[in-house]
Amino acid sequence: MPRFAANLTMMFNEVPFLDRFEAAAKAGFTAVEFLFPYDHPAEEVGKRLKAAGLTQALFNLPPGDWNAGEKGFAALPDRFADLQQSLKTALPYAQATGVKRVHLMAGIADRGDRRAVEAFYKSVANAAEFFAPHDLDVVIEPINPRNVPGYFLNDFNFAYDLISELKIPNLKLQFDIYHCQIIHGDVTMRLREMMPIIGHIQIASIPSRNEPDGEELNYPFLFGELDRLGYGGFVGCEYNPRGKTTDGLAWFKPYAGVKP
Ligand SMILES: O=C(O)[C@@H](O)C(=O)CO
Ligand SMILES: [Mg+2]
Repeated sequence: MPRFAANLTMMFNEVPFLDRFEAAAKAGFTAVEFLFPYDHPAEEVGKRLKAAGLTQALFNLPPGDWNAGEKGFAALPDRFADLQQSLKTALPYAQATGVKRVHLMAGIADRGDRRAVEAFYKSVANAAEFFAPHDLDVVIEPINPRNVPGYFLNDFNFAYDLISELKIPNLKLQFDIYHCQIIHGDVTMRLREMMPIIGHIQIASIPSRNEPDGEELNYPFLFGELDRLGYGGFVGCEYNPRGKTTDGLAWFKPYAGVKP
């Protein structure tokens, strides 16, 4: 049975960020993820997580000025210093939460530009090397061009080839099923092919990015497929609830309380 992690950036927005840990635990989640914790002290984030008895499944490294359109630095040749600083900024949050994987974002860059590709390879290797002694995986996530136009990493095959080529033990794929379906389709076959390098999975309905309870994909089948493939990691619920978060949790009832 999949182990679901509530995404506290998108879910439980009815309450302030730090109160979402308790709200998620009350709703039956045993794990959480979020994009960016950096507006809050690391100790406070860790305290709220532990007080709610939750496991931290994932969070993202600092992406730069998100509101100005920045989406990470990894593929930006002139931002390597910012990339290195972002690793240092994230480390205390990893230590306070005990998370085992962090998402390294690629940034807005052209994959046809050789310098961007070289920068990405260098950044990915550098981030993985930085976090390895801390027993942390680095995950990279292809993101569809409709949600983030111009995002460097917008192809699952490119990510798969890079990870397979580099063979860095703590470098893995963040397989967001929502993005995969929009970019390529053929989700089940891709899960089967890429399972050996998958470090984290995320879900949402397609095309709305709401609760995973209908529309284009048959999630109960996909959850069964994850079990058949022996996936033991987390499944992040990265969706925008249609209304109140708890009103949209009928899909989650059979899985509530599953221990990480
Ligand atoms: O899919 C997404 O959008 C996220 O997982 C993310 O990390 C960046 O927005
Ligand atoms: Mg995602």
